[in-house]
Amino acid sequence: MLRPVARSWKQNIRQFSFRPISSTSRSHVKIVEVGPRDGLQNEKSIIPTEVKVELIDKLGTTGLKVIESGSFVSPKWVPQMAGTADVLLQIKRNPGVRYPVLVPNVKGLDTLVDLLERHPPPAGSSEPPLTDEIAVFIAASESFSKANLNCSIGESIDRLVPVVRLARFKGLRVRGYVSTVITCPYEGPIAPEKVRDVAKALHQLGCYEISLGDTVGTGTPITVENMLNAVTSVVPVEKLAAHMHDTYGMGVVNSLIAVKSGIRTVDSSVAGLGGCPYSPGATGNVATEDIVHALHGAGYTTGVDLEGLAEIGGWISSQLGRPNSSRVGQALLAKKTREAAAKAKEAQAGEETIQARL
Ligand SMILES: CC(C)(COP(=O)([O-])OP(=O)([O-])OC[C@H]1O[C@@H](n2cnc3c(N)ncnc32)[C@H](O)[C@@H]1OP(=O)([O-])[O-])[C@@H](O)C(=O)NCCC(=O)NCCSC(=O)C[C@@](C)(O)CC(=O)[O-]
Repeated sequence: MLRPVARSWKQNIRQFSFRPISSTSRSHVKIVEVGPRDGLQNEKSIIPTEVKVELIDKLGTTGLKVIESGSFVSPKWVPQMAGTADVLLQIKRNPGVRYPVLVPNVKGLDTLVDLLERHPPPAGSSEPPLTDEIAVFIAASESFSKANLNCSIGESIDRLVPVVRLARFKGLRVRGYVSTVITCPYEGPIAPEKVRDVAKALHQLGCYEISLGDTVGTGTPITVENMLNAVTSVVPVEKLAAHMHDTYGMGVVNSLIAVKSGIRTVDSSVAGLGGCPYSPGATGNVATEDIVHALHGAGYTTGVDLEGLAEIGGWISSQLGRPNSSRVGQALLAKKTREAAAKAKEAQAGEETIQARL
């Protein structure tokens, strides 16, 4: 009879260890901050452009290298993103940071290209263009595709062919998203093979990176691992990114599972902002503060200033009048408040001692 092999706790820990392997490039995880787009697109009341711009400018000082800054989608479908052109015109562009925007079709790309051509960097300057990257998006579920893009999966892929071709011709990098990689809000569980096939289509279209979105946030380590096994059989792991929503509180663990599988790009949203307009009940992405804390704790580098990020998470949550959904952000801000109170108390005690001696 086969007996289960007894494993020591050290062996078990090693099995689940997220410790990065020795080479430095493998120990770095790129964070794609999607708060200003995915995070804000679902907010009910229209957020002033100044707030969006200030959010992106603040995020641009934290060491983040990619900040998704809006979308050129139909304003009838997602009114919150209607002012993306103004946002791109007003942000203070940090030369080391990319500011991609979402584009669903040729109309959106034409609008963006026209904006870029009307506002080129000053001649002879080293200033970057308003943006040099777009993101296109499709779904692994037919019903979600219909709800989000008003077409079938096949039609959405056909629609992207001229978008990707024109974008690349214009010198824009193209990132691709696959939504509903675990569950569809209308159809339920999605077979990993469906995700594999649409991810492969985006790869073949020429997307330099494909971000796998657990739109509903129902993924667990096992379902995420199964999905990744299917996708990595056709797309190189270094071309993939994890985009985990945190509706069921699994965002950090699922992102870590992706990192453990070899993925080195993780999408996240400051303060856990967000929710998808076409995924009822889904909450925001994994909070950037939470995943950065988890990655740093596991020995990975992100280049992101966690405390600065927590400040921004507190600031944008109060601007929107919503609770801060980042547990790490809340903890860091509470710690800062405690430390400031202790310092003030100490200063007051010192002052009283001096007064008593006088
Ligand atoms: C794709 C369409 C446009 C099709 O929508 P449609 O209604 O089939 O399009 P249409 O071609 O019939 O056009 C309808 C109207 O929209 C206009 N229009 C058409 N295109 C544009 C455009 N680009 N920019 C501005 N206007 C546009 C067009 O001109 C027309 O205006 P009208 O003549 O009625 O006045 C629509 O379904 C759409 O905009 N969908 C986007 C929905 C969206 O933004 N969802 C959220 C982003 S995806 C996401 O969050 C998931 C992700 C990426 O984060 C990953 C994850 O977590 O899963």
